[in-house]
Amino acid sequence: MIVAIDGPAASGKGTLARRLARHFGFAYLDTGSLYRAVGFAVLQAGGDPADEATAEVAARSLDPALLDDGRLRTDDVAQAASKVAAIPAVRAALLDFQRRFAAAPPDGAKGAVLDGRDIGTVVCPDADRKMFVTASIDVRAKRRFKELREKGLDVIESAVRQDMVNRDARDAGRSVAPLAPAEDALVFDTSDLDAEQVFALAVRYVTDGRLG
Ligand SMILES: Nc1ncnc2c1ncn2[C@@H]1O[C@H](COP(=O)(O)OP(=O)(O)O)[C@@H](O)[C@H]1O
Ligand SMILES: Nc1ccn([C@@H]2O[C@H](COP(=O)(O)OP(=O)(O)O)[C@@H](O)[C@H]2O)c(=O)n1
Repeated sequence: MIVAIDGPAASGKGTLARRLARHFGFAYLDTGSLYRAVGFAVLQAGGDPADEATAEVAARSLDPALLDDGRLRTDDVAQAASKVAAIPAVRAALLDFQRRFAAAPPDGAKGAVLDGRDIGTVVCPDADRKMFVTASIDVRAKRRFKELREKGLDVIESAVRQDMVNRDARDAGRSVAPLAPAEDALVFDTSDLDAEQVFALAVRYVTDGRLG
């Protein structure tokens, strides 16, 4: 079974995807970490994330060991990620890895949960279950601000919010694989739902293929 979860920044995709994967014994892939790793590699090398040739080389030589690196979680890396993510050659370079993960999940898992921006629309258009998780910009900015502060980062809420607005606009406005719900995705607005409530709804949907 393939479960696709898409949505804007800090909507709770990763939290939900990780919990679903654990609950059902599926493998989990945070596809945002691929774009973050490419953005991070370009920044580390002193390059411009918007430069197509530089970003494509970084995507083709991606080091999988980077994917769990805590340094990927900063706002600067998120901005760089959304710049490299708008480049078609970068997306093409990362597509195979994501599709192979979904088709043959590691460790013989019976299913895979992938979260990102284009899982239900481009990476896995035939996914068995598709969810689009969203929340208001104010709620999302507060969640991300709290998360970054708890990690000990010295961030300002208004700046986190503005970075998120810019990134969402870039992600939704790009010509390749823009952020958008798949036509057959179930949309969850989590503005007034805690992580537990979202998880309970999603378990019902994954189990039964519907909510009612
Ligand atoms: N429904 C929810 N209610 C409140 N906080 C949440 C909810 N879902 C996730 N969070 C918190 O919000 C932050 C961002 O969630 P995350 O899952 O990383 O979002 P995304 O993967 O969409 O960027 C995390 O600190 C997480 O614990
Ligand atoms: N499937 C995906 C996943 C992420 N991305 C890009 O990668 C950036 C970082 O993704 P992320 O999921 O780690 O970001 P958050 O939602 O955690 O803030 C996004 O802003 C997108 O530009 C993408 O284009 N396609």
